Amino acid sequence: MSDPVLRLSGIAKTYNPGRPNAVQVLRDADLEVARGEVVALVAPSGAGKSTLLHIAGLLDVADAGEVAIGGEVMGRKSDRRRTVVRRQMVGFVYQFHHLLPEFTALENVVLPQLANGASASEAEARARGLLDSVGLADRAAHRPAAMSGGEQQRVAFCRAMANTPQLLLADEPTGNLDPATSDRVFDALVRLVRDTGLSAVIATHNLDLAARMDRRVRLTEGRLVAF
Ligand SMILES: Nc1ncnc2c1ncn2[C@@H]1O[C@H](COP(=O)(O)OP(=O)(O)OP(=O)(O)O)[C@@H](O)[C@H]1O
Repeated sequence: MSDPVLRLSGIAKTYNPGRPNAVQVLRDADLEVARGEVVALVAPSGAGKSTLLHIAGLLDVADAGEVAIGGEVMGRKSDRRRTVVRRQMVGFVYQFHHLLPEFTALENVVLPQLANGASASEAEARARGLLDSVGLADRAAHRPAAMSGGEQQRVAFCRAMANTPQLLLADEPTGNLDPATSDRVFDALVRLVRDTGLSAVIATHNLDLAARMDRRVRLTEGRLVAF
């Protein structure tokens, strides 16, 4: 058996510890995500799912517990090593697309690859392939402002996949879209994840969307419980 792509064990996190406004968000959160598995993370607003995803994606550090990515335990690694693993292994998608407004869809998917050492021709070929796979081949030259919300979000998915991560972390990726668009765009994301064989943790409030994933966990009182 290969190592899980993501393993969280005993993760705890308190904001403002020791102060009157301390908030214990995570208490003892455990999660394993196998290669190719797509897991729904369901939680009420404020329960701590962004905190959990940031810790899983090495953007934040837990107070206690262990994060392993691709079998590598990250706890005591240098900031430099954490940044390399995050860049090479993890893709993020947020509720809002965060595309660079002055660049086209194609450029938004090319740029992270150039930053990661790809050649311009490799990066463009991969970006075109990704945009094509989400039905946006004919929008490659559009800037974000000239695209619909669903199109912008699909470009954001391509950008998250640009450096061939092994783990995708998505925080309410269709939360900004109307229900019909959300449904279609969500399908595009799940198809992209399945086609590339990567693992994903996708946070959503929507139980119908959660039902389309391989497994569901609920974040409740700082712990993750399967349901
Ligand atoms: N930097 C911070 N300092 C203090 N408290 C924080 C900080 N970030 C988050 N919190 C608190 O921690 C709790 C969890 O926040 P988090 O953003 O992880 O929740 P969430 O489940 O993602 O919520 P939402 O669905 O509304 O985005 C909230 O009560 C929030 O107010």
